[in-house]
Order: sequence, then C-alpha cells, then structure tokens
Amino acid sequence: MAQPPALPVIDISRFRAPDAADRDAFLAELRSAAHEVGFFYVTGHGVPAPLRDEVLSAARAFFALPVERRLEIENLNSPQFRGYTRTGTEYTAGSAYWREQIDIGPEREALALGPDDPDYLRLIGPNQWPSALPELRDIVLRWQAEALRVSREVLRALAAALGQDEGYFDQWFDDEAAVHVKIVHYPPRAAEDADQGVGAHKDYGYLALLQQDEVGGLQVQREDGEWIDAVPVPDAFVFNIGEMLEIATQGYLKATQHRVVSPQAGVHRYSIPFFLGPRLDAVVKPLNLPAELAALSRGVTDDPDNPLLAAFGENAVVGWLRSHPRVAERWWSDVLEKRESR
Ligand SMILES: O=C(O)CCC(=O)C(=O)O
Ligand SMILES: [Fe+2]
Repeated sequence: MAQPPALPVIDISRFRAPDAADRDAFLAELRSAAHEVGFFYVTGHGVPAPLRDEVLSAARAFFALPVERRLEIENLNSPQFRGYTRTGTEYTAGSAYWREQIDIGPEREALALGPDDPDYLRLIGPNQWPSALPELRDIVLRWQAEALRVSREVLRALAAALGQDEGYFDQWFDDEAAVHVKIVHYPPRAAEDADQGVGAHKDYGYLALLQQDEVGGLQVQREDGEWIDAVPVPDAFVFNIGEMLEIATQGYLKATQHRVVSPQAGVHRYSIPFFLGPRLDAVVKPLNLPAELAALSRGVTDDPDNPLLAAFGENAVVGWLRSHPRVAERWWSDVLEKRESR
C-alpha cells in the first residue's frame, strides 16, 4: 500500500522566487530538512520526464544483456574503478552488496603519473561503454548533465540557507570536479532473510541525487536510530547530504546513514544515483556559519571505521579501495602496501 513520504519535499524552483518572503520561507524549509534529516525529495527541478524514462529504460536494457556482454566493460579492466560490477563483488564493512552496477565518471584520459604524485590522480581516466548498447553513452551523458545542473542548484540554495553567498561552493568546482553516476540493478533477494541490497553507509561527496523506479527499498536512519523508508515519489529526486558538507558545516548538516533493502522474490529494482563532489584536490574547510546555526552544529562524526577526511581526493580513494577490493588488488597493490606499512 502506498505510504505518504516521511521525508520533507523541497520545490527547488522556489529558490528563484521573485518574492523575497517566499524565498526566505523556502530557505528555512531547506535548512531544516538538511539539518534535521539530511535526506529530502526535490521537485520543481525541470528534468524532462522523457529523459528520466529513457535512462531507466537504458538501465533495464543493459542489465538484460547476456552476462558476457556486461562483462566486456567489467570494472576489473579499469584502474579508475569505472565500468560494470557483478552482483556480490562490492562491499561495505566487509559485507557484500546484492546489486550490479555501472560506475561512470568524468570522461578523461588517464595521466602519466610518478611515484610522488597524490594517489587520487589515479582516479582520473576514461569510462567504459558497452558496445552492445551504443545509445547508453549519449543517454547517460545527457542525464548526467541535468543531474549536475540540479545538484549545483541545490548546493547553491544550501549555501544561501547557511548564510553564505550562493556561489560559495563554486570555488571548489571546475572541469575536474568529481561527478559520478551509477546505473544500478537490485535483483530479488536470494533468500527471505538475505535482504542486504546495500549495507548502511554514508556518501562521501557534497550531495547525492537519486532517481529511483517505483519499487522502493531505500531506507534512511533517523537520529533516534529508527530506519524510515524513502518511498518513491513520482517526479521527485531523493537528495542527501554527503560527508564533505558535514565537514564544511562542522556537523550542522549531517551525512546521514542509509541502506537499500533487496526487493522481494520476482521483483527487480533499478536506480540511478548521482554524486556531486568538489575537485579531487579540494581540502574542505569549515565555513563561517551564522552564530545561531553554529550553536546547533553537532561536530563531525568520529567513527574509527570511517574517519571523514577533509581532503576530498583522499576521502574518495579510501571509499573506492574499500568498496572494490578486486580492482584495488589488481591496480592499486602498491598503494595498498604503502598504506598497510604506515
Ligand atoms: O540505489 C539506491 O537507492 C541508493 C544507492 C546508494 O545509496 C549508493 O549507491 O550510495
Ligand atoms: Fe549512498
């Protein structure tokens, strides 16, 4: 049965409202959604419905390809962790996820690097695209451009809601900014009690945007520990705060834990998350919050299993190495050895 959404709904078009009072009311709503829950729906985003349908259809078509065609772009081929991950080979906290996916990032040439270059520069490189579904590239890149536009608008609105100039975060963006799209398929659970689609985690960039189909399964942890469903809301994206914004606001905004419960037998779920991070070389500094907001900051989460790193490139490297151990062993063994001996 359809449940009413338990998360706030933010109409981003109100950010450009000509009426100052309405804009202030909008910023107050956004601020409270981002501070109290860290998860909210965004409507009024202007991403055309046909494009949203096209990307989900392309996702279904890719995962319906024979496995050998999917494996042509396996991420094991890619030092930059790009490409296809088979079900059961991606991890959080040592426990496998029940999903398959394609990881896509900015389309670049890999750099010729020396031993003293920072490790995160190894994340720069080309994507892999399936020859069996040539239209996927164009559809995903068009969708990615729209997701980037909407996320940057939400980030501008958040800057304004935090008492900053709306362009505050622009200093961290240029062509090297970390954008990351995932095309994801959650197969039905293999057994009634095997329901981990994705284990509890936080996202490491500034913001994540999610387009989900009508199945549901995403859950968000409230401050009291209770898990609530981020039920699909037609035409809305789900947004959540990532670790970089938690650091920038000293915990006034919080990177919220979330997870995905696998669909029931016979049901398949498809989702397209998009992650917006700053440039790989960005080191996020705490921003100057207005006193009344600073008083409500909770500090940055101190979890020994997942220390939050203000250096974004390093935060990203740690995340990739942890979630894709096979790619890490194949292409990053020198980095792993260096880190183990520290
Ligand atoms: O597919 C979803 O609903 C969420 C996925 C997610 O949280 C992630 O990939 O970080
Ligand atoms: Fe996530």
